[in-house]
Amino acid sequence: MLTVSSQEKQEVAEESESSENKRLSAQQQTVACNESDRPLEGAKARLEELKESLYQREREITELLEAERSPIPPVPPVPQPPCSVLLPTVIQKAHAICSAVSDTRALLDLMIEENRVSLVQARDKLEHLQAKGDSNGREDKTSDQEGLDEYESSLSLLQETMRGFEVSQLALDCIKTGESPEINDCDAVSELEDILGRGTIRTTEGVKSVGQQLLLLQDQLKQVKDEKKKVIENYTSERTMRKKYYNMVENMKGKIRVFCRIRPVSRTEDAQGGAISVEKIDDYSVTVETPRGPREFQFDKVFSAEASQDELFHDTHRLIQSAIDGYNVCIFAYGQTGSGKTFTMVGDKEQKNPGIMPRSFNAIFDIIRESSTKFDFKVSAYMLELYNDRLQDLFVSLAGEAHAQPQSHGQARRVEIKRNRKGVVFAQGAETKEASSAQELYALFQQACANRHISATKMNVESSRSHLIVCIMVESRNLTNGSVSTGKLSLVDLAGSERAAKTGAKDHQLKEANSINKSLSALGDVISALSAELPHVPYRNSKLTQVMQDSLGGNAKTLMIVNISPSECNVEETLTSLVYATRVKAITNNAQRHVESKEISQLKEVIMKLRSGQTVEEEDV
Ligand SMILES: Nc1ncnc2c1ncn2[C@@H]1O[C@H](COP(=O)(O)OP(=O)(O)OP(=O)(O)O)[C@@H](O)[C@H]1O
Repeated sequence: MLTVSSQEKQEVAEESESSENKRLSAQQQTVACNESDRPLEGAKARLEELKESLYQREREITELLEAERSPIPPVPPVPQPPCSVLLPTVIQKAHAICSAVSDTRALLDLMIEENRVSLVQARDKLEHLQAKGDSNGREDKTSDQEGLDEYESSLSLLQETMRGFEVSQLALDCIKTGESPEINDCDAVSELEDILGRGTIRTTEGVKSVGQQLLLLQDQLKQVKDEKKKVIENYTSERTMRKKYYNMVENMKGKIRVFCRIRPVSRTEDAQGGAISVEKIDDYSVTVETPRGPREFQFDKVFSAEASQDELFHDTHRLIQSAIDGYNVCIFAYGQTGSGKTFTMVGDKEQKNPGIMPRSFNAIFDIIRESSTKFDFKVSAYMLELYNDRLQDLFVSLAGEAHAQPQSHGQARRVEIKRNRKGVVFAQGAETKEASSAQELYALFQQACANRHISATKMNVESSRSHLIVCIMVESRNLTNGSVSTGKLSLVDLAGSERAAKTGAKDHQLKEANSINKSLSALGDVISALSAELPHVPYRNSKLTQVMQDSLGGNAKTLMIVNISPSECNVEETLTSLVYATRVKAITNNAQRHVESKEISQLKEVIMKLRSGQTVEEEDV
């Protein structure tokens, strides 16, 4: 084993201590050295940091520059609503239109003004020329033809120019106000549309020409319309004339004349809706709207609801003259109950609108007065009522008769229908009263009417429940040759044909209605037989047909007035009446004048006197 001395140990220790010191001193030297390098190192670090930051910045700038240099990626489209797509275009167009409209307005105003000025100038020129022409004419009536021609051609040229300006003015005004001239002519319209379509309107001249064309077209249209109107008028008047002449020929052949009178809508009909089914087409035709379509009827005259009593009588007047001339004349009214027969024949209650009867009374005496220097007249009348198939004398009051003859039980004297040798009907047993004036005759008529049977029905508050027969005999003696003519005027207001259900007839009214219908049906049979020209005519089937024997198919001039309602609710009855009347129109009468020579009439008077037991003087024969 090895052993170390203390010295050695010390030496070693000392040695170790000195090496430690050396290490420590080196260490200290290093630290000292380090501490002296510190600011540089900081600066270096700082430099490094700055360098790093610079590099960073450089990178960023490079990136940015690169980014700037590279293209922008496209933005995906956002879908937009169609209206917002169209809106700009629309706005753009609207602006264009607005400006075009205001331009056009300005242009139009300018044109109107220009045209107005031109028109005024043309007018002035024309007036000037006319004035000049007038004064020349006055001064020099013998001016040469050449000058006159020149003047006239300038005048017509100016007139034409002025007309052109007037035309333009009108057209421009039309265009400005937006009014359109009335044009119905299709060709004309399409021609005009063509012009407008070609854009001619855009120019002043274009507008003027359109205006002129418009006016020309209007003129042409007016001409065409006038011509059309004329053609229609000619056609209508020709048609009317044809009907008139046809009727005249028929009358000459002896055909019964038939008038048709449409009465106004009544209050009851109005309450039911008042629909109209009957229309007067012209003076001779009437149509009825039926469920099977319209039906037209022709008569000698058709009177509308507006026709006055005067108008109706005007066409009847000639027959009164015939009765005075010695003819057998019959005027009778036929129609459904409430259709206006009594209004036509008698008139209204207050006689504000007198009918044919009172007017005839006046007419008879007017004619007599006019002929009093040539003729001597005698007027007499009987008035009958055919009630419940019994003829009653209306000059005899039933009450008065019953009082005078209690055994008569309120029945008037028996009246019978007879015919004289000439076939003229007369009422045997009926009182005949003379009248020397229209007033007297009317008083007799009033007396007769007071005895009539009238009552209220659903259809008519004052319905005639009987047929009224007024016969006026006019005897005229010719003061020159002594001949005597005897005319008879029968005025008949028939009771209305009716349906019991519609009129609300009960008990005795039902009996009246049945009797009326029976007599009218017998009249219908007579009319049918006569119109069909059958060998046998059933006159004897009813008292009414006996009374009317000489008027239907006899020797009378007969006029039937068929009265009808205009309303839809009475269409069936109206059709029946019109068919009935059409048949009557086909009947031929043989009217003859009843004139006897002076000798015959004297002998007749002698016979009458002898028959009644009077003495006959020598001068009577
Ligand atoms: N043309 C007319 N103008 C004015 N009113 C009229 C006309 N026709 C008839 N009327 C009126 O109609 C109503 C019925 O007329 P109207 O008494 O004459 O009928 P009608 O045919 O005689 O009837 P009926 O057979 O029942 O006696 C009356 O009030 C009458 O005044």
